[in-house]
Amino acid sequence: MKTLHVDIKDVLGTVSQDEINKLDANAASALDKVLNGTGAGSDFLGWVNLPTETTDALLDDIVATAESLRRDCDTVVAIGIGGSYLGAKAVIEALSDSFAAYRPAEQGTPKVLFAGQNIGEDYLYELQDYLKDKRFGIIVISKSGTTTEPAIAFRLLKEQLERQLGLEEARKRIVAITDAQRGALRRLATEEGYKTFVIADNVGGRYSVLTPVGLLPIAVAGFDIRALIDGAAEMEKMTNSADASNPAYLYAETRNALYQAGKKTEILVNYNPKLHFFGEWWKQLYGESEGKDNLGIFPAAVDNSTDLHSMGQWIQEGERTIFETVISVGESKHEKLIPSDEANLDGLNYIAGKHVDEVNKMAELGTRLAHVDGGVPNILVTIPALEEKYLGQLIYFFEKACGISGYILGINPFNQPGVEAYKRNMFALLEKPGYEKETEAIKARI
Ligand SMILES: O=P(O)(O)OC[C@H]1O[C@](O)(CO)[C@@H](O)[C@@H]1O
Repeated sequence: MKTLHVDIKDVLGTVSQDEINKLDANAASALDKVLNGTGAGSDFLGWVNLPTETTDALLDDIVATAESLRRDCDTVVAIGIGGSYLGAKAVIEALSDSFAAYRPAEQGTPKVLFAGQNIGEDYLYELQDYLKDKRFGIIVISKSGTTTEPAIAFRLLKEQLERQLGLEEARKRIVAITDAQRGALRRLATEEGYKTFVIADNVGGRYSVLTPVGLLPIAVAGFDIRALIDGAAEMEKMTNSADASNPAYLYAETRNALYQAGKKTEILVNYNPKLHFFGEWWKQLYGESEGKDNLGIFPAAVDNSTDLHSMGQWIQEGERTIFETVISVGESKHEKLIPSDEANLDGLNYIAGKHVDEVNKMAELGTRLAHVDGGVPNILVTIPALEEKYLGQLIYFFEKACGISGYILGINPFNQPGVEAYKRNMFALLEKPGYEKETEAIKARI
């Protein structure tokens, strides 16, 4: 069966198999905490059985809602930040034509744009200017329903949509995805009568891509969410045993052995530009889950071979505190052969007739070998192709491994207390009601 595969042989020059195996008991107990809810943060384990428990009725509802947005809109803006943005963005970018943004909109396939993931005034101005003459719709996503960045974007776009379409019509083109009961967005959605989907209490934002949070924008973009869930469900079943046949267990255990050996930064490497945002999604998943209690591998990402010409020098010869996890994609979707040229002035005839991807694969293999020789251990994660099913596998694989890895590290992988610090300061500086004391204190500092 074609499936995701993990290979750790290129770490064994840095940590031995025995050193990895020393973590077996810890890793088995970590997996048990994920599977049986016996660890810290166990009220956030709703994602563990999500793929196999996702009902046809929910998928039908998401597909029908997507169809109605696809019919009525030429542009759909997905508003959200962090886990309420990155999963959908990652999957849509991975599956889309690289130049889709520059092609004319096709009837029935709206462009999916994103907002609320920054507070850029120019970004929002230019987005609203672009939407002036568009038949647009909005998917507003916030688990808490109170996050400032998406709330600002929604206030602006909601007002624009109501102005362009009238109140009644605008309401039909807005879908809200939020908590079942709590938060400003839930209150607003109820009052306005928007179509809504619920983010379950027990699924944290960064683990929510396989809920309506990710599935609705992905379906609006025209991709097969059932295949995505099927792939994730396959991986759910493949990641329950406490041994190296479980790829999530193997990856989690190996990266912790590398961390203990002084490898403090992990670089997620791709050789396919469509995976750039997958790296962004992965950085939030691992960064928010593990970076606490003064612990945690720093998650970084590069896009090769592009970044071999910028970060390649550092990776090859900089401080030896890094390891890499390479996502290797088996097959390309399209064929492109390198042409022969009679004059051969560029000297490329030696690769004439080869697939571009064959050259790319040699860049990948050559780099992996060079980095291993340079003291950068490599974990290799292979998927057969960039298709919904394998992306579903990859997403679930990294989620399960993240839970296991966090418990091996000894932290709670499901909270993110540190994110509040900037919010408190921002609210104090903006003089938000209720923050009077903090405002006084912060003003005395600046
Ligand atoms: O969906 P929400 O509640 O708007 O949160 C968005 C993101 O903000 C965080 O809560 C951090 O503040 C992330 O964990 C989350 O993915």
